[in-house]
Amino acid sequence: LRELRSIPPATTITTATASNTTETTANATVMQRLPGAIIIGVRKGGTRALLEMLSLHPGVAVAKAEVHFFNLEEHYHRGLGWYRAQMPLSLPGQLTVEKTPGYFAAPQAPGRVRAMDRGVRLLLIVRDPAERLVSDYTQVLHNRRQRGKLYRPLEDLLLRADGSIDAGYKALQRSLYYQHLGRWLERFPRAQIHVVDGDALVQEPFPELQRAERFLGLPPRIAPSNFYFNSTKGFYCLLPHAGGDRCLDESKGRPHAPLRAGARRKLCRFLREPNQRFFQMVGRTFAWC
Ligand SMILES: Nc1ncnc2c1ncn2[C@@H]1O[C@H](COP(=O)(O)OS(=O)(=O)O)[C@@H](OP(=O)(O)O)[C@H]1O
Repeated sequence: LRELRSIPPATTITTATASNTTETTANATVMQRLPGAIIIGVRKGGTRALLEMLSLHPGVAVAKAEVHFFNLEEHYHRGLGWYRAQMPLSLPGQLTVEKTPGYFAAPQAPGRVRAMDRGVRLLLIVRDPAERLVSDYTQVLHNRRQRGKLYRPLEDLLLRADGSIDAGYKALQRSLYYQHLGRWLERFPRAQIHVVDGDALVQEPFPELQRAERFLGLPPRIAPSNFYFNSTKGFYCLLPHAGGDRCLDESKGRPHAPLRAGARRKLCRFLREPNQRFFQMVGRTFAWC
């Protein structure tokens, strides 16, 4: 960071190699580096908001697009050189961060991440798993409608013909946080995984960001003045140090598809035990349904 602050906007020489880009300023080498921290999930948990908010920190360089390296075979087999080439340019001392929510539930991801760097810091942003499931369904419904396709109502996917919960429903599987976290804890110590409360991040982002800064070993640079509540969006938006303002796009905060009260009650009852197991694993509780 000292290096970061001391660098004037100097002349930049860019050299692009086969897969990676290196830029040399007067004082430091700007290059693409492997991530020192990864936001591994959960899908629809607030991973984009967390990444964008962390990018307010001058010591952080973020990969804008989801990389899907550790969860997709066709990417993983391209090797670490390819992965590094997806990363942003960063200065020495800056922390590179990427987010791919698909990592969390991918069985092969924890071992692969560890093989890359056993010291990498992991961020897991969670939210009420019932609400997450509805958000997940809403996204799939939206994408199908965009392609002119029909999709079954949520109750049809969530409940069996006899009215009981269908534990095989994919979006429900993704909400069984303890199952996925269990695999990560086989490969990484608990202290290396920081859990962010996604519901709290929506209500009041600053305290969650302070905790994330501390976990990442970053000096405190993100301030309450970096956020403002946008009443049109119904969410906090960002006020970067460099000026301007930025809200997340319309794919975040879509009106959720309906779920009948009876089905929601069954879902909440079903999730009670998995949630308890997750709370035990992370050593804290959340006010979920
Ligand atoms: N500040 C701010 N602005 C907009 N949206 C915010 C913000 N903070 C958190 N969120 C919540 O992020 C939810 C989407 O989560 P993800 O970004 O992880 O989704 S994805 O998995 O990448 O598709 C999204 O969920 P839905 O409301 O269900 O769409 C938002 O509630």
